[in-house]
Amino acid sequence: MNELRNDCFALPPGVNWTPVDEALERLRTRLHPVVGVDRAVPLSQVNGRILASDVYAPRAHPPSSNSAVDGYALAGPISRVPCTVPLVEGRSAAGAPYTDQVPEGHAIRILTGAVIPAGTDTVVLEEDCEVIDQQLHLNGTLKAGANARKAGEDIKAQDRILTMATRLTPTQISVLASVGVESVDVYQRLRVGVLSTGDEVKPVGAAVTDWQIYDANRPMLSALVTQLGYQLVDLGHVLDRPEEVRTALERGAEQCDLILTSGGVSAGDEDHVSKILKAHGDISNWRIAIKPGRPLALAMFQGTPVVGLPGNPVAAWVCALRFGAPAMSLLAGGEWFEPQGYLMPAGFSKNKKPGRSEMLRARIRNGEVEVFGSEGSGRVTGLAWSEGMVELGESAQQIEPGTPVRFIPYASFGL
Ligand SMILES: Nc1nc2c(c(=O)[nH]1)N[C@H]1C(S)=C(S)[C@@H](COP(=O)(O)OP(=O)(O)OC[C@H]3O[C@@H](n4cnc5c(N)ncnc54)[C@H](O)[C@@H]3O)O[C@H]1N2
Ligand code: MOO
Repeated sequence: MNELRNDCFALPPGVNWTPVDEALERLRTRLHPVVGVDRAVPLSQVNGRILASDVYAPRAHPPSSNSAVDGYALAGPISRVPCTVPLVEGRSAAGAPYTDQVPEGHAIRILTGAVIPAGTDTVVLEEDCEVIDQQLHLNGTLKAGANARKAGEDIKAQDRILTMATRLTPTQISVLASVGVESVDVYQRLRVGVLSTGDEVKPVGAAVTDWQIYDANRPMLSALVTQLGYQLVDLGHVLDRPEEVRTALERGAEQCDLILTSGGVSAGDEDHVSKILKAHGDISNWRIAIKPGRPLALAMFQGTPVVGLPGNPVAAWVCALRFGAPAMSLLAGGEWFEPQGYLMPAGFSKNKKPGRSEMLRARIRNGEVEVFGSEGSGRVTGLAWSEGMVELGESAQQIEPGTPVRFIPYASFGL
């Protein structure tokens, strides 16, 4: 069901250099949800899941008018204060409402969260009054309706409270619970395969020699996938051997809704991911006008989309967030998103050349954007140091301290 077209990543003839916005637009318009729906999933299991249908409130919130403070509820028009009002016997407490009518010109003891008794509509804070011999003495000023929360002022019964494609968070779960929604329909978790490639790459824990490096990408991308709320399928690591790459991709196509690979996508002799995808899939090698991350392979392999990330960890991270995160969201039934950035004063200088967008590892300190000292795309320390990225557009720019730059926190990518 919901199959993607084989040529969904194809570039128009003659196009070989893709601006970031165009690449994003192409992904946005060609991808759609590919996952099924889990019906009536209990609230305890929906954090991070994506709503598969709109949700309507079965009742209002709050269901009855109630007091926002501990104090006294007044019946009838408020006379000029200071004044004295007789108190009726009894009280209204949260969970134990007062069930009689309070006569006009009277007041009653009320506690926070308690239903406003019939006849009353205004609550005076206990600190602003005094009770002597069952008489309430009011000082200061008082507005009609003060400290009373109206029934349905937050949510009315039958209001649409959440819309399909929303990724559920703890605060949204609170909204569902507040109106008594016990379960919701959510999309099944997108199954995302992560595959590392390269003869020089060894999994952490393996014996290594000087010409070998540890696999930094697979643990990083795996953690990204799980943090975004998807189901991780670890496809392991394969050598730069066509048959190994092919077998791993076949396994991925069987088990996953999307495969993220890293390495082997540029033009080198051993870039077998591209070659296999070309021979057995429908690939579009995108040269994206972005730094880092110029080579990005997008392919359909046996019906499953493959995002071929560059091998350099910084480039893999940048592309996984900038292109992978919104694409995965859409495939998973969520919304396409353009990460929210904030214009902040630069705390650095840079002479940016025209041609490519640049994503610099960045963080905010003292109200300014700091960028990592090296732009090298093998510098994993810059990734760990950063809390987001600065995105500079394709045109040339002279940035001085104080120049506004667009900072995108990692949270804007759903992290
Ligand atoms: N002639 C050209 N050469 C290169 C180009 C180009 O356009 N023309 N682009 C450069 C850029 S930019 C990048 S990025 C890389 C991307 O190449 P690949 O995706 O084919 O990646 P590899 O060559 O396999 O690896 C690049 C680099 O990353 C290291 N690596 C790979 N996998 C991992 C891993 N799992 N963990 C840690 N590090 C990894 C690998 O050892 C290489 O150093 O191509 C440039 N060349
Ligand atoms: O993608 Mo490469 O790492 O830009 O340098």
